[in-house]
Amino acid sequence: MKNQPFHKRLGFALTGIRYAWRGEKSFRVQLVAALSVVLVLIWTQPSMVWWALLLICTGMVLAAELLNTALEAVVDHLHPEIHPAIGLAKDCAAGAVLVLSVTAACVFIAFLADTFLPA
Ligand SMILES: Nc1ncnc2c1ncn2[C@@H]1O[C@H](COP(=O)(O)OP(=O)(O)OP(=O)(O)O)[C@@H](O)[C@H]1O
Repeated sequence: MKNQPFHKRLGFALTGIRYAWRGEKSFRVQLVAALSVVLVLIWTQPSMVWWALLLICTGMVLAAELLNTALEAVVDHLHPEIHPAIGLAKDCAAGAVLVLSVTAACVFIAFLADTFLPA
């Protein structure tokens, strides 16, 4: 399965994104939030630095949620029973998503202040 052609690897990646979209409510919420951020960027036309900062933040949140989903799928398959180590692994992955989400929210607030508050 290694070194498949690009279009096949792209298909695998899109399958993962579809899986997260269907199975994870958090991912759906984060994707809608990311699209809303893009609409706000198109509306306000800020400097390229704000485009870069906000797109990096939203991309990081979505990527972290996909990794969280991947981890959950693996551990639930390998160890379906309750175990403290499984709970801890899931909590840490969820914590990573939370850290990036709070960071993204702070950057968005800074962007709103910079754009709409008088200098
Ligand atoms: N097998 C397990 N053993 C011990 N604790 C578990 C186990 N599965 C889940 N938990 C605990 O329940 C929490 C929620 O796990 P669950 O798999 O339902 O994730 P989720 O609600 O889909 O989270 P997310 O929104 O991050 O995807 C975990 O963070 C963990 O604390």
